[in-house]
Amino acid sequence: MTNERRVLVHPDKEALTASVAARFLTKTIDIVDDQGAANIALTGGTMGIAVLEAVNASPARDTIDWSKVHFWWGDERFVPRDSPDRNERQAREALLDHIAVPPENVHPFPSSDETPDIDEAARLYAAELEAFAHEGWPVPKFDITFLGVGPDGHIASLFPDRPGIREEKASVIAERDSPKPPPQRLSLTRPVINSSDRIWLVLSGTDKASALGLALAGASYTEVPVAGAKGRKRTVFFVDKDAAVDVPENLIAPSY
Ligand SMILES: O=C(O)[C@H](O)[C@@H](O)[C@H](O)[C@H](O)COP(=O)(O)O
Repeated sequence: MTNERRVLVHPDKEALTASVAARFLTKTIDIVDDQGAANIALTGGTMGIAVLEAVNASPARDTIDWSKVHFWWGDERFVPRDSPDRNERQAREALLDHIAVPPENVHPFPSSDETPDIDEAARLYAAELEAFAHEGWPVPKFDITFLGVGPDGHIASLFPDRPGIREEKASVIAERDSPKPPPQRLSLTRPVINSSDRIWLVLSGTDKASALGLALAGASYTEVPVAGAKGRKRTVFFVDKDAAVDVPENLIAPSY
């Protein structure tokens, strides 16, 4: 098993989300069979939510024992809990409210109405992560971490040339001036994201092609954060043809 970054190209966004959903279901079944549990870090953004909707629509959805799965987030918008902007609310509507996952297995970031101080909210989530720590890490062993990618190459809420992408010690950072609205966000840091066994990045559209091409060509992760995403075992870019136009042919794995 090589840990080289792989690019799996799909004809369009629908095929892309269906493929990622199918792979998620089969991989999670294997992980739960092997380990007895699975820790999944979800992402916000349209592609992350589209994948969850495809998982929910799958006839194989309940072949997973959801009681063995814990859900976390890679980032969250620092808004009230019932805000339509919250990644947690969107994930619950797309999947989590439709499966038998125990409430204690869902680990959302604090919301701005419950914890008005964003630095305190970051500390609280870092403590929640640490309560499930493994093998000397201050966080759980994430089996799969999903990431969307912005046109500027941001991942989670780690943005180009912002302090958050450079953070190496803390598990969680507070972003107060996100270039992508809303401005206040919380995010796992790059080292914590990269502590995940598998990082699955889901990109669709021509507006992502440049960031993906730069990342695969060796750009600096402080300038193109997605360039710094590397799981411990696997790093897979699930993309559609439009997002792949700047990807070198030799990096494209046959996917369908
Ligand atoms: O909270 C967020 O906004 C996401 O975590 C963010 O990192 C998102 O994944 C990217 O901006 C890609 O978003 P799209 O998939 O909608 O392009």
